[in-house]
Amino acid sequence: MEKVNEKDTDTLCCVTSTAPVNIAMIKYWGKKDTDLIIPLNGSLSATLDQGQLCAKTSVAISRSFKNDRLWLNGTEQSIDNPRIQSVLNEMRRRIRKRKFDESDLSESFTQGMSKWHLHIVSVNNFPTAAGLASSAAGYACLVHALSKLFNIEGEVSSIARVGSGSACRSMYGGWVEWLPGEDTGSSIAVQVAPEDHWPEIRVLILVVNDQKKPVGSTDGMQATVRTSDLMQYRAKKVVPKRINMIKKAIFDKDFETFAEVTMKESNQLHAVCMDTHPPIFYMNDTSKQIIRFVHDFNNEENTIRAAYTFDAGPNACIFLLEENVKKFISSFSRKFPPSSYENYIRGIPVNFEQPTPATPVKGDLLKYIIHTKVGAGPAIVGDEAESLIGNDGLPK
Ligand SMILES: Nc1ncnc2c1ncn2[C@@H]1O[C@H](COP(=O)(O)OP(=O)(O)OP(=O)(O)O)[C@@H](O)[C@H]1O
Ligand SMILES: C[C@@](O)(CCOP(=O)(O)OP(=O)(O)O)CC(=O)O
Repeated sequence: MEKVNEKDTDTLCCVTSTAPVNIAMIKYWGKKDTDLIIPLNGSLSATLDQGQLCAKTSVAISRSFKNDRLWLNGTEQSIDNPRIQSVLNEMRRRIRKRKFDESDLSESFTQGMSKWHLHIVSVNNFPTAAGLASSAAGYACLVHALSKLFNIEGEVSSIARVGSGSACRSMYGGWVEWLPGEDTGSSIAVQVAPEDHWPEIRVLILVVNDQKKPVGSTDGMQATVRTSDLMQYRAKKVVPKRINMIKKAIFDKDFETFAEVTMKESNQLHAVCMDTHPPIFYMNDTSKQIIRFVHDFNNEENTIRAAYTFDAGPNACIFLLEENVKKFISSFSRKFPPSSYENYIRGIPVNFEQPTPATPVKGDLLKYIIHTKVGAGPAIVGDEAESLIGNDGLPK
């Protein structure tokens, strides 16, 4: 980060962060406050390693900037996006609220700086808006970089939450719970176990489709809240018990219980989507064939070796132990042969035998598999050469 000289107020000050995506085992689906993004029920997720999937965001501030501007994946976007505005407003509110000693020059400078304009440049190293939790990584990354720029200390997951609910869980590494809370101060994410707690866990994202999905999570979940009777039962009676069960399973490294709760949760999310009127379908035929495949794979040896979970889209996320990865991929690729094995496994390399196709399933071919693991939370990128913003304040 460029050193800020309090007298030279035109100096460009820039911070760059990276942030991870997270995949929920206990699903967030439905808000009781849509402005503040307070969820109907708690949720719990695993943060994924940034080596495979991450957002990277540079934020720069300078007195010479004429207005706030945002570039996402190389294209300028409207900064008037209400979610981005919520994050910026909350950030500025926190700075104003902070008690400060006027003789503290750097604090006075930060207070003044918060009135200048920002340039935000962000890129995702994976498809955006395709059900791969890009919004979670994106808003977590923005909040992390802005908090460092403005020296905001303490609890900041609630700032990420106003960008996108699931983003609050991407503020921590490892296994993370979002406590639903009642107001903006109590609806926060907490780490339940660090990333090295259960190192044998691996994650395979089976990408069936990486195009933009037809019904976004924000609209889909509120349609469910308005019209599904099952949803109320789920939030009050089912989720709290499942959160306790899965936390215990994670602490005890009890894969079978972890897997069973994860699969039932995914199925209940899609059941309340089906109970929405008119119904919402996120899974396609291939997704359903993948569910059948995982149950068959588990039945083969009469032990649960893999668990699936699906969010608001057709892509499956599979949790399994490292010792079962090769076997799963070989067996899976027999049933779901890709159109090409070139660039088929992305992320952590796997040496598996390319099988001769068995009886392939009908439906969409699988595009590729991302092989990853549980990883750390957001981080600052110290090397200025890695910044996405040049000395002129524009994207490099
Ligand atoms: N790096 C980023 N920085 C800022 N905003 C981002 C970033 N990445 C994504 N977003 C915002 O999130 C939106 C995509 O969110 P959306 O919920 O539609 O998809 P998703 O997060 O990929 O899928 P899902 O939430 O179902 O997993 C983008 O249109 C953009 O507004
Ligand atoms: C199915 C989910 O992935 C829903 C994610 O919803 P979002 O966090 O994208 O919704 P908004 O708060 O409206 O931005 C389940 C989950 O991640 O818990």
